[in-house]
Amino acid sequence: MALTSKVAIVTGAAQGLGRGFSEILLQNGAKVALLDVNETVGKSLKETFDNQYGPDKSLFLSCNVESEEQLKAAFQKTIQTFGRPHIMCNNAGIINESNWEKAVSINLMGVVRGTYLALEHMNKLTGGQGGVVVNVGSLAGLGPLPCTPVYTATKHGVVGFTRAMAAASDISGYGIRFNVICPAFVQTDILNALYQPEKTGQFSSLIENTKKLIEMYGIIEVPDVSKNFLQLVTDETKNGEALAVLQKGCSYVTFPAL
Ligand SMILES: NC(=O)C1=CN([C@@H]2O[C@H](COP(=O)(O)OP(=O)(O)OC[C@H]3O[C@@H](n4cnc5c(N)ncnc54)[C@H](O)[C@@H]3O)[C@@H](O)[C@H]2O)C=CC1
Ligand SMILES: CC/C=C\C[C@H](O)[C@H](O)/C=C/C=C/C=C\C=C\C(=O)C/C=C\CCC(=O)O
Repeated sequence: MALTSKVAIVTGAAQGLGRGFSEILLQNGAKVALLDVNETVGKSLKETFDNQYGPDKSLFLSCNVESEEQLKAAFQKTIQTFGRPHIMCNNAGIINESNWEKAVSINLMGVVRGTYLALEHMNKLTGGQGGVVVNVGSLAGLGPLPCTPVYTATKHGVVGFTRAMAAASDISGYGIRFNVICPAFVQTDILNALYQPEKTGQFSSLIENTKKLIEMYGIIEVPDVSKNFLQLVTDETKNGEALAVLQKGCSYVTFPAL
């Protein structure tokens, strides 16, 4: 899929991986709606992007993925400004094992909310133009991260949800591909959870185990994840794929055939 003039929506876009995904979409000619709860960082990023790519290429929208209303309004504003979306990236996510209901609401329910709105606006069966949804999972969606059981559960949920949506799309003919990207440890602010006991809650004593995992897997830089994200967006043969992104390279996950 060529990205020139395609319309994309990215949640949690103000920094970290969301910023990287937004930037690679802009570099390839897409128009991007940047959704985030952090207005200060989001508005400043929009200024940076205006200087690099032009003021009509991106849009910052204050949006909490916990709110159906705010997400709906963000879709409406994107459509008014750029037209119907072709690409949706449900990226916003947190670690919070103390307030674990919030982690479920953002990491899993936020992905479901964003995906269902994308389906409403992109489904070819209901007047949409099709496209691709890329959800952001984690290596913790494929195996356990012991210091974050609920984070692990939400990411396993994102992997299962995305694969089921891809199968539903195939069977029904939505004209939308659904893929999930599963990076290991990436150099962003979320890694600071390691040193914030309130984020890992009752599992904060597992810091040494987490450090060993980080040593084992290494820490990836955002651009290395973004280029793999781009592959899931553009390669029209990919639907229902989970792409594991490790420092040693990336690979499509083979799930057991049931
Ligand atoms: N950095 C890492 O090691 C890895 C991160 N991930 C996932 O990547 C995604 C992005 O995380 P990072 O960039 O690493 O972290 P980050 O903390 O740098 O960025 C997260 C962004 O999401 C925004 N956000 C948080 N709650 C939100 C909400 N309710 N509504 C809208 N925006 C919200 C934040 O304001 C921030 O801009 C998350 O889903 C995370 O689980 C996956 C694998 C590895
Ligand atoms: C405090 C930790 C901070 C941030 C964590 C990140 O947000 C990130 O999402 C976490 C990744 C963690 C992965 C941890 C464990 C992986 C466990 C496995 O069992 C690996 C499963 C599959 C491997 C596939 C492969 O090797 O190809």
